[in-house]
Amino acid sequence: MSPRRSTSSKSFSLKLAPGSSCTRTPARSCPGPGHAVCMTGPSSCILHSAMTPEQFIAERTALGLSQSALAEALGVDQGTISRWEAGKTRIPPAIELALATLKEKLHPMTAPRRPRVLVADPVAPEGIELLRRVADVDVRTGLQQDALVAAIPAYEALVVRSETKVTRPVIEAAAKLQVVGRAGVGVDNIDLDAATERGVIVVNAPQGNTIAAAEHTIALLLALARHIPQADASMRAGKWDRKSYLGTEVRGKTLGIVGLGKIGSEVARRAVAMEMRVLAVDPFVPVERARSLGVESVDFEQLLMLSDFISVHPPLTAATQGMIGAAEIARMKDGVRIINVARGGIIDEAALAEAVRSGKVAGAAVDVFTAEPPPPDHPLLGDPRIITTPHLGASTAEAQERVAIDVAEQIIDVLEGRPARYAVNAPLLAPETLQVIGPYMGVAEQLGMVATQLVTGKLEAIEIEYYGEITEHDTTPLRAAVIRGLLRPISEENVNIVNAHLVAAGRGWDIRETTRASHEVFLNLVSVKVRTSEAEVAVSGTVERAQPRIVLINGLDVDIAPERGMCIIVCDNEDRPGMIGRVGTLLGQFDINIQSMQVGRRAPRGRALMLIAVDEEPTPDQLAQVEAIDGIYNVRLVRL
Ligand SMILES: NC(=O)C1=CN([C@@H]2O[C@H](COP(=O)(O)OP(=O)(O)OC[C@H]3O[C@@H](n4cnc5c(N)ncnc54)[C@H](O)[C@@H]3O)[C@@H](O)[C@H]2O)C=CC1
Ligand SMILES: O=C(O)C(=O)COP(=O)(O)O
Repeated sequence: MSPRRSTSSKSFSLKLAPGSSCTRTPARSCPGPGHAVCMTGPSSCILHSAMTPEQFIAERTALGLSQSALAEALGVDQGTISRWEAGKTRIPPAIELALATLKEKLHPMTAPRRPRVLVADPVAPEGIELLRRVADVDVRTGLQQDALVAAIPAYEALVVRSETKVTRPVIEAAAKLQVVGRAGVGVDNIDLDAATERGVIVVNAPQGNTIAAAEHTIALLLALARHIPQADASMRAGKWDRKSYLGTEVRGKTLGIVGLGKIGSEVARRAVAMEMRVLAVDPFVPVERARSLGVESVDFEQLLMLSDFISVHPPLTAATQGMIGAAEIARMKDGVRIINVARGGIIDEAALAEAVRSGKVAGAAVDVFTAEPPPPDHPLLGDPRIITTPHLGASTAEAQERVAIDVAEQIIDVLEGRPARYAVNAPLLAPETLQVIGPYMGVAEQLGMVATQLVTGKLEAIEIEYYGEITEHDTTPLRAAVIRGLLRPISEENVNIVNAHLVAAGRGWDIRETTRASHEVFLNLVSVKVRTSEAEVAVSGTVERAQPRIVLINGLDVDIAPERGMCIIVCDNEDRPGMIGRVGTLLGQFDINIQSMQVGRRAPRGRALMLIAVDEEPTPDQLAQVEAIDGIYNVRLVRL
């Protein structure tokens, strides 16, 4: 918390959304049913939301409903409402959503519009439930490309698994898409370049289905070794055939793993437990890491030559596509068994089918295909030595619940202006960075917005200064937020951490950034300076008690708790008796209601800054009349 100077200013108020004081930890271990951990406890976490009785009463009052009217609208009895309001019974999370829906029904014009989320592939209900707390969610699976292109303009967020292809035409058709959530690992079905250009953040759930995919791999390995699906099919056909299915033990056999990442490592661990010798090739994994798993790091050639089983676990990239083809298979042991639970195309499908047919490869197990579903005449279908599953690697109840919650949480983060934990097309930020920097994103954007609106003339220079603990972390997200804010009042461009550097470069902006370990007054401070051909402005902000504050404008103390939609008249004036009265009287004549007012000044009777938050926006002519008051140098209108 920043120490505050004493100030004579009157503060603007900021209404906190329920739960906005909650700081979620990135390392989840959930105290509640399938939800994220909340450091402030379930009573204030938006995910657990329980509204507080005070928040509930405030909402009911805002709706203009008596206890009995609200009870009727919510379909509960009045005693329940009384108990919630008295804090005797916990308010169920669903009630917050019900209140929002009611608000929209009763006051469609004033209720803030909720963002819309399209869920285009089957996703676990736990994730959808989370999203519904903050957004309107449509579940429409199986959409063809044309239908998706037609639907996408209405949505702020899109959730997919591997089935829906998020192509360039889909991204380009999107009018307000902010985030695509991939409820799983592989993002090869999403055009990342198109998303990056448009500032659409792509997030995935890289850990939730690791164990599911590893266990599926082991299941296929054992099924291959013991012909389980074939024997089962034989019995279903009424046979009792014990001769055809002589198996092989896996103990003492060699498993070659290509790609010792999260899934590859878990497969290795399980194979070691089954007393297999495990070899691995992964150019990006240190030998020491492999050794700690009981795995021998080898080169690709050794792996091909020495393995009895080969399982591939890299992502599908230009380098891994077709990395195992006819030539590689030819160098393998006769009777090798091959497993692919990663992506179709890493192993050449036709070459693998041919090698099984020829007997070079004793069996193959394939979960993923170049085209899904594969056409009926696909070469890997129909051979009794090839076991196939319809992309089931991630299909466990546990994995689906985890990945759905992981992406839902990140989508909520993005929609509410916070950085996402696993953004695929944004700089990777350490969880500690997110925790420290995240709360400053909002104020950084607001500083940019204020700065743009306080200057006129041609832009010459932009400088951002960071002070305090925040400088110990990667400040890229703050820079992106400032750029977003600078552009917001003047451009429709969607700017975020994903494309801020492209946008700034495209406008020829050379943004200078400086960091200072401490500030004389504030523990943390972000300062945005903009110089134009006509003016120079510096606006600084911080976060106090989880609330953004704008604390300095051109070196003068102010204290603004910025709120979206706020309208502030900023008067640069001489500090002398009667100024506030004159401006107030004039605004009164215009029937403009003053929400709050404060004056920042360096010394009595010097130059001062008057900030007047108003309920109604003045016209340019009215502003000109304020500016014409004797002692006022200039007037600007700032909208947040
Ligand atoms: N069948 C299914 O349902 C599922 C499939 N997957 C697939 O599995 C893949 C792996 O997932 P994770 O283990 O979570 O990813 P990961 O990123 O943790 O691991 C991938 C590993 O492959 C390595 N690698 C990259 N290029 C390589 C190359 N040319 N040769 C050898 N190694 C290389 C990387 O260094 C990394 O260690 C995903 O990309 C996805 O395509 C993931 C989940 C479920
Ligand atoms: O997470 C992955 O990469 C997967 O392949 C899982 O795909 P799915 O979500 O089951 O369509």
